[in-house]
Amino acid sequence: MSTTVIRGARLYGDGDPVDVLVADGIIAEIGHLAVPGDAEVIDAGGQVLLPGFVDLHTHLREPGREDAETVETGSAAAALGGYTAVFAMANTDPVADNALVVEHVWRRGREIGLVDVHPVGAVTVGLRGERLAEMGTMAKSVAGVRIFSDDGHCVADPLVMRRALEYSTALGTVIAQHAEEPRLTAGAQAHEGERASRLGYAGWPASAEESIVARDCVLARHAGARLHVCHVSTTGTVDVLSWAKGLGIDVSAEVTPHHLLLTDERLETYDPVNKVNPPLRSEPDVDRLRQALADGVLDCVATDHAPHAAQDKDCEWQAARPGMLGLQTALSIVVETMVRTGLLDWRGVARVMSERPAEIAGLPDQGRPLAVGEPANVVLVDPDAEWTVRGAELASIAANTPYEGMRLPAVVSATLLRGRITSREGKIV
Ligand SMILES: NC(=O)N[C@@H](CC(=O)O)C(=O)O
Ligand SMILES: [Zn+2]
Ligand SMILES: [Zn+2]
Repeated sequence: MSTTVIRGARLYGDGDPVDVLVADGIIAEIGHLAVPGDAEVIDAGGQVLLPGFVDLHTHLREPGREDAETVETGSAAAALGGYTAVFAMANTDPVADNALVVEHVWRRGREIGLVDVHPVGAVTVGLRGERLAEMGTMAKSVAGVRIFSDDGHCVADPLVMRRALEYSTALGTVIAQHAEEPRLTAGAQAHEGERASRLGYAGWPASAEESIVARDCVLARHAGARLHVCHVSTTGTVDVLSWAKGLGIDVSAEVTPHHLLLTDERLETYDPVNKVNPPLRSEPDVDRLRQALADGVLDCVATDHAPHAAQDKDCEWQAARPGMLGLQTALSIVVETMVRTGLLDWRGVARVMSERPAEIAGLPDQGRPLAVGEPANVVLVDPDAEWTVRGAELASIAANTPYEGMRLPAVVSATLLRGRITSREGKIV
């Protein structure tokens, strides 16, 4: 197998640059090394080496909406974004509510080989929220499903959610909830507040998220289950999570890059590229989410990468689908909102983008320390470089980025999956 030397990298951005020898898919040596003649050399020049990122929340759109994204294009976006593992949500067409579909997605991921693609299984048949899907069969399939979610929809019926949590506990898996009480968000188009009222959009109240998170924490507690909360967007949800964690309830939570940066001020653009579920919130919400991510009340960053074909976005606000691209911009947004503000250092970035998500998903070979003998799933980041986002230049088929034309900090120089270079200098290898 190939040998690569990453020359002069600062591990976790700390200390003096060292050389990292990668052989047979593992980190074989760290120090000041003589480069073997046949080795590929990546000149790091003091750049930051981190464990490869793990995304607990990605939409790859295959099967069914290959006009927006495929496992192949989404894998490329992931590798370019510094990811070595992604979890592909189940809201495909057909829905990933059975072994056949999850095995297809898993197999496509393996064939492409740019990132480990872990299919998420649906909690309920057809995401309809009525009857539990074949969770056991999906967990025991070759895809080895470890996260179940009806994302895109909330498992709103408390009895169905209770059964799902109990069943999931028996399987040793996690239920990831899209927390949105549908009775409170009928027709909702934007964050409930002054702006939405003025622009004539029906509001999406914070209580729709918070009431479900509180309910689910109680259900998880009684079921002894593991609950994961998707895309936390409000101050009140942070309060509920602190309370639940204080009680020892086994709950984890993610925040998206866009909820760390953008606010409902974007409504003024009328551009549906800014439409997302849950909606962009207020500035106090953004501040609180950043603080909670720094404090650990929010465990990790997940992209909720949601590609949409042009015809589903280039239309009036009400008709547009919610969701935005995220895989290739996540690191830069985290650096902008968390590192440049002094809320996280590079060790913190490793924690929220790699270590915690790997732990939550139970991946034994991801989010591991940068140490000899560990799997070489790593990302090299140039902390001083900047780049300008162009949706058309991203690897995704869809181009619905809310960061179009923005200049962002930090560039992924290289990503290695089990020692193999998957992306380098912004190109797929
Ligand atoms: N986040 C979104 O706005 N959209 C997601 C669904 C979801 O994550 O709820 C999608 O599948 O497009
Ligand atoms: Zn969702
Ligand atoms: Zn989603």
